[in-house]
Amino acid sequence: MVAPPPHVRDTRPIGVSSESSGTSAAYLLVLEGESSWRFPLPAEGVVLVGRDDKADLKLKDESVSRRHARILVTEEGARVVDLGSQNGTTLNGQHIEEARPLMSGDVVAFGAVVAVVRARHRPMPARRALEAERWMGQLREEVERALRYGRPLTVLALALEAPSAAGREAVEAVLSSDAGPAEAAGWLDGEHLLWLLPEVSGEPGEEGLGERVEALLAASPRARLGAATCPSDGCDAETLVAAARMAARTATPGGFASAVEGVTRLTLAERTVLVADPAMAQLYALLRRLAASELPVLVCGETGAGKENAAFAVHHWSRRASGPFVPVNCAALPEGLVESELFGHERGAFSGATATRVGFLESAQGGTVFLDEVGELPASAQAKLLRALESRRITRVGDTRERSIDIRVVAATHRDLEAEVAAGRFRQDLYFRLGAATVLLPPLRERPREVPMLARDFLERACAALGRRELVLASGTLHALARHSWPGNVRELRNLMDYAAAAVTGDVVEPHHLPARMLGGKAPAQAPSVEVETQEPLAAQAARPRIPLAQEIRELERKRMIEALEASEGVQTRAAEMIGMPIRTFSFKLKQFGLHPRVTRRGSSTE
Ligand SMILES: Nc1ncnc2c1ncn2[C@@H]1O[C@H](COP(=O)(O)OP(=O)(O)OP(=O)(O)O)[C@@H](O)[C@H]1O
Repeated sequence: MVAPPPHVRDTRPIGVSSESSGTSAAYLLVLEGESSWRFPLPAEGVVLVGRDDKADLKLKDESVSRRHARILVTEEGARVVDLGSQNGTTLNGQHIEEARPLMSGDVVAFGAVVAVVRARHRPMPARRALEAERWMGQLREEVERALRYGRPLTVLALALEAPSAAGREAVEAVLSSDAGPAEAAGWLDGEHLLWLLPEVSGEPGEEGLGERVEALLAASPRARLGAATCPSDGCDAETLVAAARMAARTATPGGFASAVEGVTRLTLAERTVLVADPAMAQLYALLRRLAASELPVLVCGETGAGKENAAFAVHHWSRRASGPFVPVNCAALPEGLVESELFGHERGAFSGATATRVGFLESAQGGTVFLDEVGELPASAQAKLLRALESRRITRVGDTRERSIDIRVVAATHRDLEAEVAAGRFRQDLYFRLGAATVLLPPLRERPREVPMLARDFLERACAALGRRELVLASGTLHALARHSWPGNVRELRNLMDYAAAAVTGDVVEPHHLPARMLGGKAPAQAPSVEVETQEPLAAQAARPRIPLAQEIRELERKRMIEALEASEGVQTRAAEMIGMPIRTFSFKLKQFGLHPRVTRRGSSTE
């Protein structure tokens, strides 16, 4: 008799539910014991966390107290408070003593149970006072401006080592002497400060970031600092803040780290897996722990989300690493031959069986078999698979002898297997056996931090493979990638970058090189044939001679600025106001376009 898996809560692959449109609300990705699962947060209300029967987020782990912590969600955001638990609650590795605001990307631990906060579209601003909310509002506006005008912007995050009034005062003294008029800074809570630096790109040698880092560290020598830049680390306020704070977490006390340093590159034999999202980092840590056991693992996630990589990680980190890793796409097994493919057959077992064939399970002897799309297995094969896994023996088709097998099974599905069980399409006993440990991989649209870094990495590798000069992604392109909903997930992004490397002739991938569906229009909910969809528009666009969009925009901007300067008789602030451009950007562009405000007066030359 097989016990049901420990997770009885929401184990649907994220995005498979009605939330697949990309408008998912806030939730916690909970990692407890051998599994990860999702706990949706209410729009407003109190969530009691603990082992108590009355707990809303009911945990089983012994390290969790009955009434462990409380999460309070209001329209102003969410806060977590420990309820005097035995083993305590930590937020991003630090014990919490009083109520603390939660933001997307935060990692909360209730005893040994970890939960990662996710809020894709609904920000969870900290609101110790109105300050943080106002700050986030300003950041959103600045991000929009930066993207509209193709300007850089950096978010600097500071984490005090030991929060104290004196420590905060020392930092505030730096702010009052060093912060420019356009720069905003605010305390997120008692120990985290965020500083918004428009026009700062974080490039080495650039003025702006280095001086501020030095000044802050001089005032608070044990603080940790992190920075994230728009658009290369993210194209929305929440992603940038999460990336900057995560970078600060990776810095040593008295040190600084940029967001790009928070990217982990896992080398798994010849595979490279990039991880930057905090939930993905926790999931890969879970996979590493699971690898040490012999438990079967079920990986759930949308198509192209990286399920095979996750399965391979389990194999690679296990004692079976020197054995074979055998991937089997259950959806592609020819009908009528499923059993012979899985278990093998003897010569003459059926017409066409001209030779004896070892099946996939047997060929994974000593290693791991990866049953991809296991939800597609026909009922008869499900029954035989269950028997084989329980007895650890198989019988080839047309044979009477049983053979013992020593394999580990990792299965994957894009389906909601619980619903398949409920609908009678998938055997419950097989589901329980395969899902002893269940890992939910979030879709790419829910890990926006990973989009730019994966895009750059895929592009670099594709260019190297073609032996061509490196390509860079224009900021408008990064913005378009950030807005896309990625129905084909990481595979769609990789295909797009492969094609860009092959099709773009210049040095820069501009927005007009992207498929039309990624520019402004809403992406279709499903894109089953990503390859075709991404290649066609690119090829069509590349064939058409046209001015690059960025150039067209520049010319239009220049023209409008000249008109506005003429109308305002050279008064820059008025001219900027007329065309709704921030004065800082206006002055910058004036220099960039080589325009001179005075000579643009009516009747004069414009340059
Ligand atoms: N974090 C990552 N870093 C680098 N490459 C990745 C990452 N995640 C996925 N990929 C790449 O994206 C592609 C799709 O990933 P993978 O095959 O693991 O997805 P999948 O969920 O198993 O897809 P399917 O549902 O179609 O089986 C692969 O080329 C894989 O190497």
